[in-house]
Amino acid sequence: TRSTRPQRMLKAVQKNGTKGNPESVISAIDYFCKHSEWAMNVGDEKGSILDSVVTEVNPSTVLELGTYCGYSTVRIARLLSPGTKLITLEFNPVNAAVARQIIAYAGLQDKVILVEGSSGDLIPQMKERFGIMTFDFIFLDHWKDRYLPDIKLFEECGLLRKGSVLLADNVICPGTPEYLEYVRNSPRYESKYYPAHLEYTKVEDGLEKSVFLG
Ligand SMILES: Nc1ncnc2c1ncn2CCCCCNC(=O)c1cc(-c2ccc(F)cc2)cc(O)c1O
Ligand SMILES: [Mg+2]
Repeated sequence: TRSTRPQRMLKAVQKNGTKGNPESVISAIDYFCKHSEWAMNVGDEKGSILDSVVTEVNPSTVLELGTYCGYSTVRIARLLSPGTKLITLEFNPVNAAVARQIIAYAGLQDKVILVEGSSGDLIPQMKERFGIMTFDFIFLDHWKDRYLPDIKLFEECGLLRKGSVLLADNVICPGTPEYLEYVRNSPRYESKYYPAHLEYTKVEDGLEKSVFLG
């Protein structure tokens, strides 16, 4: 059967990237998306904002919701301190298989734990399966109507601590209105909007950073 877009993206990484070089993998994916096929990676503009927040937080425990091809996984993992790992959740097994290969091509497989399944099922298992107490940093980039139920799940499961940082992609496009309303009006979060554009386009989009206040 015809290849998928993520599979074609992987081929482009293997052709144009340098094995073991995360920057070259990021550049190869951005080039593919700008010149061959648009894909829903966080992209270079929002990716730079992601980089700055990860660097500022310097997290010891990290969770990503929605791996897709592993582009933001590579962006985050390349910035983590030695010995720190990130857990990333992907629902689609075909995409997960591509992501594993892209993450490995970047040489970051030892810093990433990719788990297949839905966020609603896996979040309550984080403590028992991975010995996590709380997350220092969470990147939300999965089903847009799961952002709000999942942040409530984090609270219910005691996975947030005073100072935990949540960074959400696509709060304008496709949009996560209920999530935005919640984090911007809840006394338990301090939120800040980072304006940008939908990856590889001129369409307005942005990232919302929300700090849990305990
Ligand atoms: N572990 C898990 N749990 C729950 N859902 C899970 C999951 N693992 C995966 N998924 C399922 C996520 C599927 C992809 C989510 N991302 C998106 O849907 C997305 C869409 C656009 C977009 C914008 C304008 C357009 F015209 C078209 C598309 C841009 C983006 O940056 C996006 O992140
Ligand atoms: Mg996104």
